[in-house]
Amino acid sequence: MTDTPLSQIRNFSIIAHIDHGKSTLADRLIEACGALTAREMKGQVLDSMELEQERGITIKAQTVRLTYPAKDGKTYILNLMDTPGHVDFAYEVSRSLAACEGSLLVVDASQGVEAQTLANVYQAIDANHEIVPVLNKVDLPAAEPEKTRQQIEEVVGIPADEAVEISAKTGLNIEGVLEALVRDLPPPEGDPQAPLQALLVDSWYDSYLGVIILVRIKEGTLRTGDKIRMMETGATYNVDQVGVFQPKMTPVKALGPGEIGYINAAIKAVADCNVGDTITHDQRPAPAPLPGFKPSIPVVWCGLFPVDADDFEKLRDSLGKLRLNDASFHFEMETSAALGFGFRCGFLGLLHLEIIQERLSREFNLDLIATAPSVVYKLYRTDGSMEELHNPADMPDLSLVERIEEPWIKASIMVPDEYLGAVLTLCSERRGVQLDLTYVGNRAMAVYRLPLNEVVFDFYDRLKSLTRGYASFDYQMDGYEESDLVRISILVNHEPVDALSFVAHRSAADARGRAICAKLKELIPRQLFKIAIQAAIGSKVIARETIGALSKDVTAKCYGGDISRKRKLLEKQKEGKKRMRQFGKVEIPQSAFLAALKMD
Ligand SMILES: Nc1nc2c(ncn2[C@@H]2O[C@H](COP(=O)(O)OP(=O)(O)OP(=O)(O)O)[C@@H](O)[C@H]2O)c(=O)[nH]1
Repeated sequence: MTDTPLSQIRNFSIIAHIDHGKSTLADRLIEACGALTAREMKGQVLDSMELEQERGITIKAQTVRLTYPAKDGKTYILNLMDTPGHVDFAYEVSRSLAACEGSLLVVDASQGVEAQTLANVYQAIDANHEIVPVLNKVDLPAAEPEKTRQQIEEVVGIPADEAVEISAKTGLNIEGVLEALVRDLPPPEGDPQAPLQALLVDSWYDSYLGVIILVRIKEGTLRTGDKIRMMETGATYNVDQVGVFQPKMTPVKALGPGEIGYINAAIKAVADCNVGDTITHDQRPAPAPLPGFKPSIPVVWCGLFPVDADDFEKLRDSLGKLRLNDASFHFEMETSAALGFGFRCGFLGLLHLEIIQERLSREFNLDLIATAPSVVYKLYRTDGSMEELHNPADMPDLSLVERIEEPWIKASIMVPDEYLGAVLTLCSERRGVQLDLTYVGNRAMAVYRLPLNEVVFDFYDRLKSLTRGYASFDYQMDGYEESDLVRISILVNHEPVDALSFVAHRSAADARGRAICAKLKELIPRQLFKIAIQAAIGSKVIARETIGALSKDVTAKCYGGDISRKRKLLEKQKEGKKRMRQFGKVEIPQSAFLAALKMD
């Protein structure tokens, strides 16, 4: 445990809209506190995951302990928790906030307040945080610190006259940030003698050390050698090591109240470590657990199948490890006639889905097929029962269904005036209902209700391209509503291909059905007979394409019967048939699924 008194500890998160400079500022703070030498500061330290560095976004909340000799002559411990800025990762944000007393709010002074700035600030206010505003990127000619200050006061509703003006890039006024943290944030509270209550903030799998747990000690003291108990799961473990991130993992003898650190306890069962659980001592347990986190509810599901069926167990194992690292991710086993054994996986949004998929392929070396993303529908049967539909393939015959409800969201979109028209058109094309339209300077803030189904379907991409990346977007779930939805099945040579079926609003069904048939026509190679590709609602075909037969074309040249040459040609045709999936008589290459499922 540190000898530093509680009054000299500050725990804070950095919150910001995406790209406003959180990670850059975090690096500067680490550098200013001398936690790493310049040579060690390669790139952005906190964004350590390979994928994060490549995409330049923060996915996992990271944490680091800094020591800062302040102007008041005292040396402070500053525990910094970096948080992701993207809307899909709001869950990670709420976890980091629960472990801290305050937030640094970073606003890009050349962009001003954005949708995600607001969403994050409201979460911080909910977590009872003291908020220290920081105006970043004042080195840019386009920076308007005064205007941004005003916006923070008017739109966010917190005082900003003392907001620190900085450039995280050039390092301008980083000391101002450190001083503001020490001056304006409250120190943590807690009694080192009390029974242990440590909040399980995060856990992940390290291939050398096994399971690592990140904790925030609220009450009591945790020492190496202690026997701990997870209050929710009841699992007990002996602590091999406790330590802090500086930012390298550094063992310490003990962690006391107000401290943030890690536990390594040779934990085998990843299922024992539920994020949000309270860790206490086995011998002298706390009377009650800490309030946990709101459980996260996946809103988008898709199937993930190994390209090579032998990888199924490896996939199961990898999903388990990812789940440990990311409590907002869910999975259950699924089988598909088209794709074999796999998993139905739930995500907080499309970016989340994409990130998990990429992590599986990079970190775990898995080659996967993903089915089209689907939202969760509520299906009321004529017999009065209700079920949640995660997979379009499970949709029963419509004659058995009384009604289907789909999830809606309330979306806030902030966009420069000149792009507003395009955004309004996009929202109404996607069945959106406008709730509000206001202006902040020359930027419009449109609030819409939209069916989530229409948003999982390439909405971000369209929004970005229509506004050249200037629009910012945030949403929350906003209930379920009855809707005229249909399941569109895709039939190849009259055999349904389960992995390609999807649910759409009736008004969009024809167009989407036609598009996917046209695409499949391109993707499925010609075979020895004619193949019909159809899209159907129930037994009614709504779109059809035909792939002509191939046999004549290939062997026609061999007229007259050079039998060996003919055989060679047919052999050649068979080549590349590896990795084919059989549907009735038709073989469909795996690559066709991949391409068809990628289609928007
Ligand atoms: N000119 C200028 N650019 C900056 C400054 N701070 C950050 N940037 C740049 O802004 C971009 C985004 O910075 P990041 O620190 O990655 O932003 P972030 O908020 O962490 O983004 P996410 O992690 O994706 O949420 C990078 O290209 C930075 O180099 C600054 O003070 N001035």
